[in-house]
Amino acid sequence: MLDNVQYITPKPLTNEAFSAYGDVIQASNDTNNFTINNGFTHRFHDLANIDVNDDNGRALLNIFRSTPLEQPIAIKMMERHPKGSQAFIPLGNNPYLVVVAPAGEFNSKNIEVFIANSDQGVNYHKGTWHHFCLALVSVSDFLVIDRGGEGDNCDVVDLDGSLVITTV
Ligand SMILES: NC(=O)N[C@@H](O)C(=O)O
Ligand code: NI
Repeated sequence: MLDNVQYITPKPLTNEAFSAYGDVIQASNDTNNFTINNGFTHRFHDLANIDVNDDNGRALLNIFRSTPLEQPIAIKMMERHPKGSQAFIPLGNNPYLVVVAPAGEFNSKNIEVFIANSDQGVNYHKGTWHHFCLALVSVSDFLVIDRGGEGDNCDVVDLDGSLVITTV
């Protein structure tokens, strides 16, 4: 039993709060949008910096089907992708958790936890530390755009689980 447990409460996901880590993908806050297709489609344009070309990389489009962890969730790992960005766009109606820390040398003191609505996606910029995909409520599908190609693109740090996310 860990005796130094520290609880962290998720914050609402906003562009400003998340700007150090990546992009919030959300039609409602896009300023660069316009009507196309004879007025029958509205394009929310260029919402995130998809950065996947390092070392001859290419974009992968995936679906992640994530099962919620039992709450309260202890943070036992963080990872980063040094060669590319990684975007998660929810395909259902469930909220989800986003756990991040700034790129560079990892320090658990810098971990921030956000709760995202089902109309918000996130794009982790290259090197942003993050927890793997954390679904809430029920099994949730996410459209994921990240980098494919040569070389190892995933650094992982193991944590002792003393940082625990308050139940949401
Ligand atoms: N491993 C993998 O493809 N997924 C993770 O990178 C993740 O962030 O969920
Ligand atoms: Ni990842």
